Amino acid sequence: MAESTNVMLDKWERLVTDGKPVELFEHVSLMTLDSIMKCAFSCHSNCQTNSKNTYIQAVYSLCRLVHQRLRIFPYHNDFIYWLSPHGYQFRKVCQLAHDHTDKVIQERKESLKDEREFEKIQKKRYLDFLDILLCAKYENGAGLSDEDLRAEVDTFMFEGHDTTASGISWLLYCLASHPEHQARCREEIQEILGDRETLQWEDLGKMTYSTMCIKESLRLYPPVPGVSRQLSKPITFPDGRTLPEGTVATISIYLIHRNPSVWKDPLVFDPWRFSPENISGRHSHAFLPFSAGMRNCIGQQFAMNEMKVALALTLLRFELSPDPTKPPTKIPQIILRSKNGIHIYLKKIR
Ligand code: HEM
Repeated sequence: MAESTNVMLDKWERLVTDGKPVELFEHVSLMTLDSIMKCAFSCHSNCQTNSKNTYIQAVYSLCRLVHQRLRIFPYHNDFIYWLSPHGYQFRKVCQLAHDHTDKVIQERKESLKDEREFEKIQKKRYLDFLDILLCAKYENGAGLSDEDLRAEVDTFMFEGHDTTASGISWLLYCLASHPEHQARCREEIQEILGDRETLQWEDLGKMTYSTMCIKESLRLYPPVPGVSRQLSKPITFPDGRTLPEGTVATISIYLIHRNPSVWKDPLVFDPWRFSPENISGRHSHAFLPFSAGMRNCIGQQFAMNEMKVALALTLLRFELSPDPTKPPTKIPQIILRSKNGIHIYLKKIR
């Protein structure tokens, strides 16, 4: 994570010499993709330095097209969508994303063919996600089919980078807009590190104030603004209204996080909402950036750690301030993005 963040920060150093603001979102997306590829697939893609990454472009287009399909009613019909130009575009970009995933899987399968390599992988202290998938067997002893493998890898690659990219970009925007909290986070990080330049695993648990800021940013800008469920049985609400079985219900995490009956002055950025005393008085489902229940986010610890690493290394190198001429415009495209990007001034401090 730190290695990937430093590649991004080096790029920013080169970019800010002309004093212009930087659009963060795309850089951060490449960084989190680079990081998940290394951590889950031991794959060094160099996607941050290889210009114009087709996978990233495909992920962007897929988010836009899915959001558009939801909004345009006739597109809910599979046949109409299939025949439409947008349906054609959707199939094309899906193919691009699938090709990328297939390549990652095929490369690992090739390396597993070499027996020595396989033994090496089995002896590894920590298997990566792809090793686990390739070695996994059903109860009948069969391994996962190529299609199942691709579905799992796609989910992990997609969920594992775009969401965290949104989280980090909005976090940096929040701290750029609130210099007092930014300074306090920087002081905390400098105090933890002392003379050291690199972060250790143990440091992450000590970033108390920074963690409160991360949570407050996830409250105001939840990377996954809503989740949907198909009801397996009818549900009756306290006011007596009911929804029948089979209904697809959407829960807005964004609106729960800004509900004035749950949060006092909901639009104010106040990290102290997440102090232990303040948390204890609140409903357990008032804050749901990673959802809850059986299908909650399995990557939440990974995401929190990545956000801490990115925050710490960025604040040690740069002072952030917003570009008042280009305030971000929130748009839910599966994940919470900004229509016009997130533009930040970066002043080098070290
Ligand atoms: C700030 C970053 C992240 C946020 C806000 C987030 C949020 C969420 C949410 C809300 C869900 C539930 C979706 C639903 O119920 O429909 C989810 C599911 C999931 N997330 Fe994350 N996520 C983040 C990062 C990650 C990372 C880094 C990974 C992988 C390393 C990951 C892997 C997954 C997977 C595999 C699921 C599906 C779990 C299941 O269906 O059982 N997420 N995430």
